[in-house]
Amino acid sequence: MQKNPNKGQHPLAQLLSYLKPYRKKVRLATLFSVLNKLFDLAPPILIGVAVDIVVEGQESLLGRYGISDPADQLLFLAGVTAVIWIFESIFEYMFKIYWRDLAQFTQDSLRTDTYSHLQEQEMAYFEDRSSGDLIAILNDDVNQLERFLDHGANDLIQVFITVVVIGSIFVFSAPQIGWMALVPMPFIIWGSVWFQEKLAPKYSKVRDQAGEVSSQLVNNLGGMTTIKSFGAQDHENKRIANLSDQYKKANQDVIRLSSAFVPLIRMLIMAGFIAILIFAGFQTLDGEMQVGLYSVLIFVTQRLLWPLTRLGETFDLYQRAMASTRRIMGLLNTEEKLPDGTVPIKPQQVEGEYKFENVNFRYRSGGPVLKNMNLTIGAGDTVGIVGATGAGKSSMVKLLMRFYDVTGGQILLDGRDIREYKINDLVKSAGLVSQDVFLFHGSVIENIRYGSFDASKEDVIRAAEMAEAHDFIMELDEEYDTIVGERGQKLSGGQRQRISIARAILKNPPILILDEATSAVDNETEAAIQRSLFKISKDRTTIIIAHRLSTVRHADHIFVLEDGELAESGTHNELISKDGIYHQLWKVQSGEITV
Ligand SMILES: Nc1ncnc2c1ncn2[C@@H]1O[C@H](COP(=O)(O)OP(=O)(O)OP(=O)(O)O)[C@@H](O)[C@H]1O
Repeated sequence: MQKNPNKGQHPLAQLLSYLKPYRKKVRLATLFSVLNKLFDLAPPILIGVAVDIVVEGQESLLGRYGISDPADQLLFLAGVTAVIWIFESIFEYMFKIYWRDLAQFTQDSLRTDTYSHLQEQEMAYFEDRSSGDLIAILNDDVNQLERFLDHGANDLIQVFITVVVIGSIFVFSAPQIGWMALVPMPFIIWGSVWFQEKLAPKYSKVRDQAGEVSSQLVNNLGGMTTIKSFGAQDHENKRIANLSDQYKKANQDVIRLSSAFVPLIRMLIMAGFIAILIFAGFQTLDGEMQVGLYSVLIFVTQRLLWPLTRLGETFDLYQRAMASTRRIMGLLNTEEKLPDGTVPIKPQQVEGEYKFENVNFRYRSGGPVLKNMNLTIGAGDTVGIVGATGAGKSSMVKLLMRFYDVTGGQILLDGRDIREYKINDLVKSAGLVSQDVFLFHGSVIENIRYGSFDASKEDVIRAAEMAEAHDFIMELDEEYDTIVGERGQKLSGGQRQRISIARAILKNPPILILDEATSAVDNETEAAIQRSLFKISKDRTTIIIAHRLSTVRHADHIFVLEDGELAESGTHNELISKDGIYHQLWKVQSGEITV
C-alpha cells in the first residue's frame, strides 16, 4: 500500500517542492544573501583605493575621475565606505531574518504536517516501526533541516558569489598572476569533499550510537520498577556505561579527523597567498603594478580562500540536511491508510446493531486470529464476550473500531458494511474503554474530558460518579485538578481504569465497548460500577469483554470464543445448561471445582 510519488527525486528537489508556498521568501532570502556578499567584498577594494589616494595623490583613480584634491578624495571615499557598510549591515540583517524565518516556517510546517500525516496511518503501520525512530524523524531530522536553512543555504550562496566576483576581479585586473590565487581552489574543494566523505560514515556512527544510548535510557526509565524489583541497578549501570563509552569513542574518532581539516587547508591557502605576495610584489617593485592594486590583490586573495575552509562544514550540513529530508519526505510520502468510507453518520442516528458475517482476520504477521465468525449483537443489547487469553476478543473490538480491516467477510453496523462509513463518524459512535488504559500527562479533569473537550465540569463530575471515580478523585491533593503524571503513573491501576470509564461515559456514545475495563478494581467497586453501567447501558449497545464471568453474567447474550472461533453463545443460564466451555469456566470461577 506504500506509494512514493517523489521516489528517486533528489532530496533537494523534494525539499524545494515542499517549500513552494514560501518560494517568494526563498527568492528574497537569496537576493539578500547575494547583496550582502557584494557589499561585503567591497572593503578590500576601498583599501586599495585609499592606498591609491595616498600614494598617487592627484594621479589616483579618483583623481582621474575628476576629484582632484586628495583630501576631497579621502572624504568621498569615507562617504562611500559608510554607505557600503550601512548597506552591508542592512542586507545582513535582512538575509538573517529571511533565512531564519524560512527555517522556522519550514520546521514548523514539516513537523506538524508529518505528525498529522503519521496520525492518519493505520495501526499496522505503527507495529512495524519503532517509536524511537519516528520521534527521531519528527525531532532530530526536522531540526537538522532547520540548522541547514539557518546558516548552510546562505553559506553556499555566499561562497559561490565570492568565487565569481573575486575570480572576475583577478581575471580583469591582473590576468597574468590572478590564476595563482585560483590554483589552490580545486584542491581546497577536492579536499573538502574528501574530508566530508571520510567524515560522513563516522558521523552516522556517532548518530547511531547516540540513538542507542537514548533508546536504552528511554527503556530503562520506563522500566524502573522492574530494574529496582530485580536489584539490577549495577547491571544497568554497566550497560549504560558501555553504550556511553562507545558513543564517546565514536565521537573521538570524528574529532581526530575533523580537527585536521582547517590546518591542512590552511597550507593550501598559504601557498596561494604567498604566490600572490611574491609575484605581484615583484611586479609592483618593478613598477608594472600599482601599489593600490597590489594591496587589493593581497586582501582579496585572503577573502577568496578563507571562506572555502568552511566549505567542508557546509557540505557536511548540506549532506546531513539532505539525509534528513529523505527521511522526512519518506514519511510524508508513505500512504498506509485504510480507505475511508463515504457515508456520514451521526451518533444519534446509530441504532447499534452489529453483524459479523463470515469474518476472517489475521494481522500482518502471524496466523489467523478470527476464523469464519458469524454473530449478531442486537441494537441496544448488552453482550458479553468471553474466552481464553489470546482467543481473539480484543481483535474483534479493534475491527469494530476500524483500527484494522477484516481480511475476509464483513462487519455490518445497522445493516451497512462498516467500511462504507466515514471512519471518523464510526469511531465517534463508539466509546471504547480499552485494556491498556492510556492517560495523558495533565489533570484528572483534562483526562476525563478527552474527546468531549467542551463538556462542563458538572457533566464531568456526573460521569465520574457513574464510574465510581468521584470519591477517590475528591481525596486527591488537588481533586479534579490533580496532575496524573506521565501515562497516569501517579494513580493506581484501578483508579486509571475508572477515569477511562468516566471518559467513555462522558462521551455518551450509542455504543459502549468495555475491554477488560474493570479487571483492576476490587469486587466491591466492580459491583458498584456495574450498577452504574446497568443504568447507562439501557439505551445503548454495550459490549463487555471480561475474564471474570460475574461481570457478564447479566448480559442479554454471551459469546464464548475459542481459538478465534465462536464456540458457544446464549444467556448465562442457557450456557450453564449446555455444560460446555462456559459452564466449566463458571464452575472454576465460582469455586465449585478446583483446577
Ligand atoms: N498487533 C498484532 N500483531 C500480530 N498478532 C497479534 C497482534 N495483536 C494480537 N495478536 C495476536 O492475535 C491473537 C488474539 O489476540 P487478542 O488480543 O485479540 O486476544 P484476546 O482474546 O483479547 O486475549 P486477552 O484475553 O489476553 O486480552 C493472539 O494470538 C495475539 O498474539
